[in-house]
Amino acid sequence: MATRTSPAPRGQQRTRSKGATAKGPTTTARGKTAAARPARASGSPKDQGRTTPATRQSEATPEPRQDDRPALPVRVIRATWMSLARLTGSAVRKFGHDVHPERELRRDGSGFFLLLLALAVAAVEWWALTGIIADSVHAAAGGTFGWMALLVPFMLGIGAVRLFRYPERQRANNRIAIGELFILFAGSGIAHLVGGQPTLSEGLDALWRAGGVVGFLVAGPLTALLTAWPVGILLSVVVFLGLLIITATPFRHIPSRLRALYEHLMGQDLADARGSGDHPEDAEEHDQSYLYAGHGSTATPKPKRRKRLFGKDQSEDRPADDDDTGFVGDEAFERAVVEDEERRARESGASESGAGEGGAAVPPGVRRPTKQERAAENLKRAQGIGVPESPDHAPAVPGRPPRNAPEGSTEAIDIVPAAKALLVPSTPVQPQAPPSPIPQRTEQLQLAGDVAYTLPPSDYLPAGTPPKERSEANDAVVAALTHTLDQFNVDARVTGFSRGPTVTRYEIELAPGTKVERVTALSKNISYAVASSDVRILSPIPGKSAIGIEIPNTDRETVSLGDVLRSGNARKTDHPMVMGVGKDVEGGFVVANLAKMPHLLVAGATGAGKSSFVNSMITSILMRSTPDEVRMVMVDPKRVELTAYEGVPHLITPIITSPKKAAEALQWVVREMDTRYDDLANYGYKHIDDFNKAVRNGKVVPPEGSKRVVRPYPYLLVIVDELADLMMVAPRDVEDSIVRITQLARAAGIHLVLATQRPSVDVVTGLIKANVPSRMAFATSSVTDSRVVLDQPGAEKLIGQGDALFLPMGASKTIRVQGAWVTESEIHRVVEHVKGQLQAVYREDVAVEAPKKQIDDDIGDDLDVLLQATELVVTTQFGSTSMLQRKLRVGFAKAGRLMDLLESRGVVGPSEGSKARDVLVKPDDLAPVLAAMRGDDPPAPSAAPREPVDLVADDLASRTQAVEYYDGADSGEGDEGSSDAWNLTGR
Ligand SMILES: Nc1ncnc2c1ncn2[C@@H]1O[C@H](COP(=O)(O)OP(=O)(O)OP(=O)(O)O)[C@@H](O)[C@H]1O
Repeated sequence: MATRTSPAPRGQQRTRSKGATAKGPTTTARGKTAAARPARASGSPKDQGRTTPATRQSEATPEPRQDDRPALPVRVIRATWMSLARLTGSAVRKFGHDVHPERELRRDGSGFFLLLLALAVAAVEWWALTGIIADSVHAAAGGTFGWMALLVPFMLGIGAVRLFRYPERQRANNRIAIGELFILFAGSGIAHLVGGQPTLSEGLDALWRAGGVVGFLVAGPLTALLTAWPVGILLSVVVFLGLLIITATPFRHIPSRLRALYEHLMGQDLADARGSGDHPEDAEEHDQSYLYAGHGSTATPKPKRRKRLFGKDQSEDRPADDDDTGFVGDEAFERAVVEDEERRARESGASESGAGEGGAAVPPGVRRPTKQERAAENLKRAQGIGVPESPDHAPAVPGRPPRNAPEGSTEAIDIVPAAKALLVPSTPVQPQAPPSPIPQRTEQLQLAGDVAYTLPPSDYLPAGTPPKERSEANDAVVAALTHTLDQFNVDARVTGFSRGPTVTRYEIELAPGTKVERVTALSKNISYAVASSDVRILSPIPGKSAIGIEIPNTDRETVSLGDVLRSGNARKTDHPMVMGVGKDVEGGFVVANLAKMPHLLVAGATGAGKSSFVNSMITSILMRSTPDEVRMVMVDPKRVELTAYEGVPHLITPIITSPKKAAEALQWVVREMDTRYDDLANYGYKHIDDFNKAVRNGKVVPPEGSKRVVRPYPYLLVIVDELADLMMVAPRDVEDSIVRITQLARAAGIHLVLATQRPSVDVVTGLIKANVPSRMAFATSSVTDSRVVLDQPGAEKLIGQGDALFLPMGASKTIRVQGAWVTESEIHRVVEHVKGQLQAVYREDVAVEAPKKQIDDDIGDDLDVLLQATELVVTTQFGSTSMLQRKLRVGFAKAGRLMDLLESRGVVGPSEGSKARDVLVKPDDLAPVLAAMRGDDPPAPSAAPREPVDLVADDLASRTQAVEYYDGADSGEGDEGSSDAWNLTGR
């Protein structure tokens, strides 16, 4: 219309005819473009205001004159049209849930046109209006589509509504238009078939009463090729395809969509239907939901409930070391991290109910707030105005009760068992731990020899400052995140946060159809908005349909070891190897059992908090265990980190500072492990816990005649504070020992903790890594280091000073923790307490290089038979070759060779012709001779020093942790498969 009446240049005409603006060419973006076009056509730059040469040139081009504008009536008509269009548009936009497309993108004029057209066709086709105009409309609509003209108003109406409400979603609009055309064309074809397939010769009236001209053109040629039925089926398929296109439904989602539609029509919740993963492929196109579900249905997928293999987790009923089942050793499904059972129960309850899962399920009938409302609400909350607080002051999340909600509430914490690793240790923000004792075992513990031993009192580790659950800093970050999301038009919202001591994890939930990548791609903008470079994004938070954004607290808190050891998790078990790790991002206490790890690698850059962690670990052990239960070997090449513990009775050797001696100590540990294994094998147990339990129950009886008193083995914890120093001195030997220990020592109750500030591949070799399953990564200086420690990036983003990622054995995801902190004076008090009760009794052979186990070349493959020969000759005190022949069933030559070997080892004297040789070894000395032949250590009767503490084992039954002691008088006696090398209690 404007084109015909307006003398304006073409570009301007085109733009105006789109009805983008009624304010003239410079009032909107479109207007500006329109004004610039004639200038460009004549070689002028866009900016006509500047006096550049180009501008001067443009001055020659005549500007559109005032009278180039459309005539007044045209302008009046257009203005009226646009006013009506806008009015209608805003009414349609208010219908259902409000939408607010940007002003520049609106296409109200076109929408209004389609709406009028729809009304016109409806008036004629539906309400049979007559008259000249009506006849023309019928000729156009009915003549074109026949019966299908009845659908035209409906389709035009859809188009109009889309243009009013979602003009910016061009792809979706085009898709719907294409789908409608499919239906219209194929439907007209079907109408043509059903209407008796009229021919042109029957006249237009006949065509109108069938499928119109389009129906004739579509179905006519096809029926010429095929019969009517196949064509009808084919066209029906096309109609169906059109429906799929309109609703953006891939074939595989047809059942779920139908179910969703059915449930929607029946007024049921759509949560399950959406859980089947039917997301339209295009994020832009989630708006199609209005066709079948309503835009506001935002349900998150309900996780499939996993069944437990058994009715209960085995660990639930079974205290670590003291039950009646006869089974104490490693249990299936046991984890390093000690969990809170109540919470676990609550979690499974939450996941089963599915209510509020992920925090995003909006109950039917509840309208999802608009972006503006959400922003306003978050900001209000951030400012603390007018928004009701949940009891724990954490932001309320729609559809779920607040954290710290009472038992039985459907708290929105869901843990899919496989992903539990990350969330298991945390309990929802706990108030300050009650000042109850550490741990539950506070009665006097009888050590072997009737020595009473008391664990250090819990007030040696005072409570820390009460944790904050929310601070102004958190509110400011929520506001910044909301603003960033809105700024980048990401349809997502901050639904809550959980504050840990060092970082807070903010939870972001996406509207259906919004891609996760839209948030993760904003990581730099988020860093910018919250002014922190250490932003870590978890997508998703395991077990939750939400994205987690971890942002350091500007007001971080220290986690006191005392609080961790007083937490419910720590007091739940009296296992002596349980240590306080720290607090996780949700403010839950993390407690781990070193025996279950079973070996731990601690790494991080200098100053990141490794030594503090090791201190917390050792102090935890001192606070919770007696020297009978846990013995330690400490290697401290830096010489300063562990000196505070010098002299504690839990040590079996002075703290080792020389890397060379440390390498030797590791070899001793290997020997200790072998000895324990021998005992396990001899007595038929698989794990040291089983063996110890049997010993306490009197089921382990030494062979008759043996004077050995069998006692339980303590756990042996080997702590290396700087692995790199050891690896520099003897890389091969250290690696060999570590690998051997880590491969086997678990069952022997020997556990390794390796700390290093150089987590490079030459220190933490592939072999070591493969055998040390639990990892604790403090801040590393590079992503490469993080990969070496954790096999994944992340540690390089930590913020130091105890901030760590904990990856316990079997976990697939790391737990972010703030390590527990224990001060030097606290350590001093604890150490003085334990030292005041018992003096350390060191074994001297620990750091002495063991003779290499080497079988002499001349023995070769004959070791077994030589050992038998030696035993025979020494016990009978008869050095006869023919006796060897007879008893060992060997030939003369072999017996002669054995006799020569015995002579060379000083067992028998030289040959005296046909006489038997002199036997030089007395039966009492047989054992060391056999050991020497085997290349073993000779048994060392004096290896375990007896001074200065002399404990007498006589009151085993009354003790909580009974430990039997070796009767030192016969320490040198050979006793198959065992020596006193295991005697770590070393009197
Ligand atoms: N858990 C923690 N809580 C609070 N502060 C901590 C914590 N851990 C470490 N820090 C702070 O970080 C400092 C350095 O810690 P630490 O000595 O443990 O680091 P490191 O990794 O052992 O360094 P290096 O390898 O040089 O010995 C401590 O002095 C303390 O101030």
